[in-house]
Amino acid sequence: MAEILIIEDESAIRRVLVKILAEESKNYNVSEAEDGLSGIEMIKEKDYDLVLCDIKMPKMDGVEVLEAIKKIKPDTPVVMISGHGDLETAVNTMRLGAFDYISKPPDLNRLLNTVRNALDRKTLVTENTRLKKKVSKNYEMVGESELITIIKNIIEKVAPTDARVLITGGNGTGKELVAHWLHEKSNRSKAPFIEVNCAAIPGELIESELFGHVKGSFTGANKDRAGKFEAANGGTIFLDEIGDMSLKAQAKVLRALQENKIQRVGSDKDIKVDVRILAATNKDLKKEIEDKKFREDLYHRLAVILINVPSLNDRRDDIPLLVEHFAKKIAQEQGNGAKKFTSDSLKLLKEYDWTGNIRELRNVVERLIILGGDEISKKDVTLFASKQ
Ligand SMILES: Nc1ncnc2c1ncn2[C@@H]1O[C@H](COP(=O)(O)OP(=O)(O)OP(=O)(O)O)[C@@H](O)[C@H]1O
Repeated sequence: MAEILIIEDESAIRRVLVKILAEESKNYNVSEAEDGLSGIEMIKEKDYDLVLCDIKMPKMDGVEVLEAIKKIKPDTPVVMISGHGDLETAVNTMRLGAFDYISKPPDLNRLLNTVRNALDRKTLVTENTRLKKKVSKNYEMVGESELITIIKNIIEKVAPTDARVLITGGNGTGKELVAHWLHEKSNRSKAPFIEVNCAAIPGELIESELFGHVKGSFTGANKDRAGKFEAANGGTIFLDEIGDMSLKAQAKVLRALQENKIQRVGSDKDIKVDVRILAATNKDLKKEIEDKKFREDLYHRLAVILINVPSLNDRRDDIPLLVEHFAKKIAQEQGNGAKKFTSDSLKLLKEYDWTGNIRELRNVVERLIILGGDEISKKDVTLFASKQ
């Protein structure tokens, strides 16, 4: 349901607008205010998806109302309604942040188009803010060590280019996180980020998963289906665990890279795709090449930029920061206040052998929070952080 507020002192115009909008869609819930002051009170009380506001009104004119709305609810689109004498003012309000203006008497098509556009934009802005929040919450890259700073700098430089990136590093070192940020900070960030875990898909299905298939191309292919490459069009595809991909699938990926074209399994029709490729592996691909398990030509195509994510053992300075970060997140998830870690306990955790794995560190933090005292001490760490 879209909540629309009309602020207009002339009741006849209000009636016309309400009628047009109510007849246009059952999803428009239209409210009315007969002057700017009461309009603003209503906006303070409730989130409107769109405000239509007359320019010439007694008490408070439309420009003042617009300025007030931009202060209290900056994301709410405002469409100005202009009479004969104030067309120039209407144009100027766009500079003050009005979404658009319509003239009196309202032209049906123009009014409905403007309303639809403004609501579409509102939906996009809301969605974008929601996603941004989600991204910054789940994908925060914690760390100030020299090695992680180098990685952050590389991401800043490489993300806006279309260069392919091969991300290497041990299990749970943060490879996927790096891939997310490369997408998020690129010009493709509004388009999809599609992740494929090549190790989790059985060899005989990977081609269809990546490139799609046409009906009847194999048993079980009941209808045409697009693959991940098509789904990622305009955006980024992240081929995780690429070292586990079959040689046959590698050949097809190579073609997609060379020609920006794919074919669905069972079809010889080329489909153009515009996809940036990021790949990750914890395998030593040079060795896989020697063992004839990985194509050398594909390696060179993928590894334009190489990012090696260091193991936690190589950036121990980040451990206390990560512990506190996870403690805060776990507390948020459980709705509690975050437990404190004494400096001795942090020092001890810093010395542990983490074999690079941040996931393991998070588990240990969670275990300490559950089993340890009100403040996590060195003794708690000795008792509960061991790996058995
Ligand atoms: N620098 C960091 N700051 C905060 N959290 C991190 C950081 N690096 C990794 N993490 C978190 O650790 C977990 C493991 O990271 P991620 O999945 O990116 O690792 P990976 O190398 O892709 O793992 P795998 O090898 O299993 O695919 C994730 O929950 C991630 O959010």
